[in-house]
Amino acid sequence: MLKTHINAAKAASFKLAESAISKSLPAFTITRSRGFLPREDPVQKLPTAFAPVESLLQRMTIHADGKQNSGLLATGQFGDAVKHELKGLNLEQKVDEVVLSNDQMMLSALFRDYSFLTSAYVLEPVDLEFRKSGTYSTGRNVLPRELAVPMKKLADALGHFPFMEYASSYALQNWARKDPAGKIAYDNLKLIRAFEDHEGSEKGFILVHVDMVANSGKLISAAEDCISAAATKNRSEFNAALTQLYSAYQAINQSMETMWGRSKPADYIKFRSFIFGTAPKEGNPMFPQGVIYEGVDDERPQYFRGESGANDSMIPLGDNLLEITASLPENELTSVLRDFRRYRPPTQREYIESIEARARLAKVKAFASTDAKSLALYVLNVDQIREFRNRHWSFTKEYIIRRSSYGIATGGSPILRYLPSNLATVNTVLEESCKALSGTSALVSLGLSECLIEAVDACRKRAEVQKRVLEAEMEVWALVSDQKKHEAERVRVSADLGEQKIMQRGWVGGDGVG
Ligand code: HEM
Repeated sequence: MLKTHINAAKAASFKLAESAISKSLPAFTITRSRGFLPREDPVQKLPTAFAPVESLLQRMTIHADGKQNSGLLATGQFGDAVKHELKGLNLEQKVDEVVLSNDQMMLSALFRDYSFLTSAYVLEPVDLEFRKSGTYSTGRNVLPRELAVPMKKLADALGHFPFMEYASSYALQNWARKDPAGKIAYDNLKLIRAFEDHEGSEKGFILVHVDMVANSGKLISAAEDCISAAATKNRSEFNAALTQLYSAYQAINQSMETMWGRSKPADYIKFRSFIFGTAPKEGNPMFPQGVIYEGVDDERPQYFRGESGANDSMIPLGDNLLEITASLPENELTSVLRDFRRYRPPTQREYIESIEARARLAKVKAFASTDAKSLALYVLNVDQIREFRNRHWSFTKEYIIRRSSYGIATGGSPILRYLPSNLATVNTVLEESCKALSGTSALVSLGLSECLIEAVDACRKRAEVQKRVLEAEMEVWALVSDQKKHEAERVRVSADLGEQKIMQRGWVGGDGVG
């Protein structure tokens, strides 16, 4: 009897220790099943101690309300509400308690929510001006202690910068399943936080990212198998892993294509005001003096990149695995790409770095090049990365460049140069790999399947066309960019916040501007 009691007590204390350990595992623990998604679905509601934070988050969202929009951000009352409602509550102490508990999923939820408040606070004036005139203004350059101190504490606990992030705030920690037993797939997802209407284009924009990342477990699985097979020179396993990688990227690209229908091009520019950053330090006209975080880091001005899919890990994984990264030119745009890699959960940062080092060590690209079938599969995968970047460049032209002349993207990169430069690198790697591949008849005699040969032949054609089109396009953009610079000098504009556009701001999804 006594023995049974002791065993039960032991089992209970083991269970307790186990749950304490699992709570402290990083939210973005990487596995072959969840991939780059958090290891558990995001926490939707904050503990009651944070009711004032929850209330601000609920009331800030812009909703269409007949002709007039409602919500604190629509009426320009958000900043004052933060100052009045959070003052004297000493929520810092409650944040400390969560930091001490080391409950990583709860810490992540708090970081998400405080970063929504932070971005809304510093960017509210920018958005108000944009809605009025179609040009941006400067943002608030002092973040009150009630937001600044919790942000810094939470960021330190998670290994982040104290600003809105793609993974830990805006996208990958900002969804819930409608049916908890259903799949993590677009139709079964809803948004937790939104700047503008939970049911409109912002929802589509965020949840398409999540839907894509739901496929990242397959990518990770294939990448790991690919590296082991290259290291042990196991050709059949290597080819199987490249085939798996290809089908994972195909699923990701198919999901990405749904963006057009789920998030309208004319709407993006409206909620976009809230996802800008305060970087770069030199030349960000919205935050020429950065932002002072009251009570943090001797109140020195801070500069952080804004939220951007550039901080997603699926494409960096492919770039590193297929050794495309090694072909990037040494210039300031590649430094931007490297810098983006700092803005993600530490686990993902370390993981994609480790993929880069291990792929180089296992000589993935060289191993692929010594066999026709492997090289054909390698080409198909590089083509998937090209397809992603090409579609992405089309998004950027259609959702942003057509509608705003503001030259800095939300992540802080120069909008007309960064994405095309990376696309050009992929085109070059694709062209070189296609050249290294034997001609069609040689591939037939080497016994490659008909459908594989057809697929690589299509890649060869696309590689050629894509390169020519992009080069011609870049010449035009260079001219446009020069012209804009001269025009700005002529009218002595000291800070370029974009030129006025005719923009009618309606409800999300309901704005006829196009
Ligand atoms: C309407 C849709 C989208 C628009 C307008 C858009 C816009 C942009 C812009 C302007 C950049 C440049 C970096 C910066 O922010 O400074 C960027 C980078 C990036 N975005 Fe998006 N994005 C969209 C959808 C997506 C989606 C669905 C993903 C999927 C994960 C994604 C992933 C990326 C990646 C990986 C980069 C870096 C690209 C590279 O390394 O070449 N984006 N995005």
